[in-house]
Amino acid sequence: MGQETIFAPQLFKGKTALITGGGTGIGLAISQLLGQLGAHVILVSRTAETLEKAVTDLRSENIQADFIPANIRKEQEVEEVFEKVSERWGGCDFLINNAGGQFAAPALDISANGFRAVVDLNLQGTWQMSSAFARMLIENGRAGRIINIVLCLKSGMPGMVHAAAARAGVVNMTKTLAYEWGSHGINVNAIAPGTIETSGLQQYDSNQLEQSINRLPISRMGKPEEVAEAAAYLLSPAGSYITGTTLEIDGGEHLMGATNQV
Ligand SMILES: CCCCCCCCC/C=C/C(=O)SCCNC(=O)CCNC(=O)[C@H](O)C(C)(C)COP(=O)(O)OP(=O)(O)OC[C@H]1O[C@@H](n2cnc3c(N)ncnc32)[C@H](O)[C@@H]1OP(=O)(O)O
Ligand SMILES: NC(=O)C1=CN([C@@H]2O[C@H](COP(=O)(O)OP(=O)(O)OC[C@H]3O[C@@H](n4cnc5c(N)ncnc54)[C@H](OP(=O)(O)O)[C@@H]3O)[C@@H](O)[C@H]2O)C=CC1
Repeated sequence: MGQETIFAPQLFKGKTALITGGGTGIGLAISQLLGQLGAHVILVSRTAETLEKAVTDLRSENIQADFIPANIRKEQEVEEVFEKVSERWGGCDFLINNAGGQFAAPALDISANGFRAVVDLNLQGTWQMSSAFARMLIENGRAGRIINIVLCLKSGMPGMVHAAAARAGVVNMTKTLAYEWGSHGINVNAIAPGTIETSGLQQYDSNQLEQSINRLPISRMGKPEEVAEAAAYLLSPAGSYITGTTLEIDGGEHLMGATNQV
């Protein structure tokens, strides 16, 4: 079965990809697509049961899939992920920093700790994964690619100041690391999805979601598979000369400016 794709079967044969948040939503669609194109996929997130179920389903489609439970906010756990990847599978080629999230709240209702939690997950967590991955690649003299999944930042995100600030940090980190690590053969790019139909959206007000979708140039939600195709493009040979960019997969949301009401 598998996802519909424009890419050739076995495009990623011999490659290993580590996908954070790979057991659900967008991360699972990326795991599925890279796996069906021949990559060995390693799923990382906090909940072992979710990962185990996803890996069982992927394996039933003859995809080579494994998982490592870890919290990307914890530096020690991140280090251990890459120790395991090196010991068990001799390293990996691709890192997809997809794990992330936030809660919606007016800025004045967000405590210092609430702000910190979201920055810790989306910015610090992405940094910890990226830096451990790059050190592993450079030690082994191996090239690689990083994709950071961020948010459509538009001109501001009322109701999500913590996430907007953290993801803007990741967008600039993407550019800076593209400079620093280009000479090591590491391409670093980001994808900014708009509103994508996953269970992650359940926490948002459905009326607000509907209003923002209706105003889009392409007035529907995106599908996780549409984000996965973009990731496959950036990881493929077609993406070999692309680094430091952020690709918007958002139905045109980035054209619109801030429209959320809080
Ligand atoms: C706008 C419409 C768009 C409408 C348009 C929407 C477009 C959607 C686009 C994006 C979609 C997605 O990203 S979908 C992604 C989906 N998945 C997620 O977002 C889930 C991820 N969320 C999380 O994991 C967590 O919520 C996370 C943010 C990291 C916090 O984790 P922690 O376990 O550390 O958090 P806690 O210990 O519970 O809380 C830490 C502090 O945060 C505070 N806190 C927690 N929830 C709070 C809340 N709702 N309001 C205020 N404050 C809150 C707590 O009070 C604590 O502060 P103190 O009391 O001071 O200690
Ligand atoms: N859906 C949408 O409209 C959009 C989503 N995004 C972003 O895309 C990414 C995927 O979102 P989506 O698939 O929709 O939602 P999900 O809630 O399904 O995905 C979030 C994933 O992150 C993992 N995760 C959360 N915290 C941690 C942590 N501390 N350590 C390791 N893993 C963690 C979760 O797994 P576990 O709980 O097992 O740890 C889960 O698999 C997120 O970064 C999200 O913010 C961006 C724009 C729009």
